[in-house]
Amino acid sequence: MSEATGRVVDGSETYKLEVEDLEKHFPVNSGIVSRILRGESDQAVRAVDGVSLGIREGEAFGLAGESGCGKTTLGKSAIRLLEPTGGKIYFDGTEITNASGAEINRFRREAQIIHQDPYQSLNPRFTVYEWIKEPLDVHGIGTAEERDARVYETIEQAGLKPAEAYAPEYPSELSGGERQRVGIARALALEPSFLLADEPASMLDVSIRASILDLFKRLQTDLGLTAVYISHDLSLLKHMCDRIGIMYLGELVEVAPADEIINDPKHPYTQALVSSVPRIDPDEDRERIELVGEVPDPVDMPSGCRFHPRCPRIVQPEGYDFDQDDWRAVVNLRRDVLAGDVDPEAIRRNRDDDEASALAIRDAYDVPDRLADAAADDVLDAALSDVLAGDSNDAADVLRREFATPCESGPIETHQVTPTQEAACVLYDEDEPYTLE
Ligand SMILES: Nc1ncnc2c1ncn2[C@@H]1O[C@H](COP(=O)(O)OP(=O)(O)OP(=O)(O)O)[C@@H](O)[C@H]1O
Repeated sequence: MSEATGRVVDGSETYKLEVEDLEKHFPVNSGIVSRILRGESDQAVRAVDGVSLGIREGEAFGLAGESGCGKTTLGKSAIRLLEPTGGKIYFDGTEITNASGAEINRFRREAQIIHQDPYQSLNPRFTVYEWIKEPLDVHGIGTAEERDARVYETIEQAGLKPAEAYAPEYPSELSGGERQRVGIARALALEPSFLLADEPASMLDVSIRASILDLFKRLQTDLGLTAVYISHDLSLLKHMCDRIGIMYLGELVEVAPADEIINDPKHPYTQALVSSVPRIDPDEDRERIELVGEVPDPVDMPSGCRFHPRCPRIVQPEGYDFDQDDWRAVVNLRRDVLAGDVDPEAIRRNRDDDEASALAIRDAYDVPDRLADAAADDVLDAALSDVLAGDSNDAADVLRREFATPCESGPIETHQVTPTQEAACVLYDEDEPYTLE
């Protein structure tokens, strides 16, 4: 599957962290009981499904997308907190996909994670001092005095001053913001060069969120850290990040500088996400794009572009010219006919004749009584007659053939839409006559 890669065009750059075709699939029937009940299955949750991406040295990179799109799994697999099921990982230019022993230990010191929940992520039985010192002990860093000094230094780096006052405290004695700073101090103790911050502020009170985010910014500048921030909050990522990658169902669909993602998103999925971000200027004329339906099951992925079942800009079949909203409505109806989900008996009940029933089907899907494109309307009319005559297979055949869209057949290529912006969407196929308006 082709992906938005985030690679720079000239190809001369080396990356701090790079993943190539990274995959993390979780088996579905892992329990013995479900294996016995449902039989062996090679089905998998394709949480990360062939992602290629390079994070530049010193960069702040944001990962966004709806819940369940694979952001956390991508982040954790990239730093091998989860073992990938496919692909390659490079750190500072060295492949670490299968690294073990001293090599993986070195990498684990370099790449640290900061968890979302400051209430769950600290051990309540450890004092701040013990909690921050633990990784230094585990990795056998320096002498006892050096470890001691390092603990106090990181407590202060994380903005907890004076360090001596915080060191003997237990988590229960700290506020949410202070706990998050302790988590940050623990991650900094090993002097990492890379941080993965998974929703680092989402559990915090709004009043202290900004100070934690400022701390991350300051640490990145002062310590030269490279960081990946995972968040649902595009405004937060715009504030924090140089570039943003948008994930949908295990794939990266767009990668671009943060400003461009927010001000001029290219992928229809990004456009929908961005349209729901509240604007500073409420008078600004921007249409809110409603995303219909849920994120599909990552076990049973849609063919072609995974976003096509929800995409408001799904490409129209060649030779027809629809109003785009009507086309989207026709696609929804087509989907249900193909799935055998349109029941003619239920529709016929309480209706005088087939004509009234056909209109009722159109109405249920927001398809107008007559499509402006007469040829398309004839196709739909014939298909609905087939449905009502009980010939669902014939209806499915005609709709499948006549209303085929390039969005439903893959692979979907990634296009360099501007010198800095990449999107995996057929709208940007140069060879195809699809309109962008
Ligand atoms: N250990 C696991 N076993 C099976 N499925 C998993 C596991 N971890 C994650 N998943 C599935 O993988 C998909 C991606 O999950 P992930 O948590 O990476 O998404 P996310 O974008 O980070 O979501 P959120 O924003 O809610 O944290 C989801 O369908 C999730 O249910």
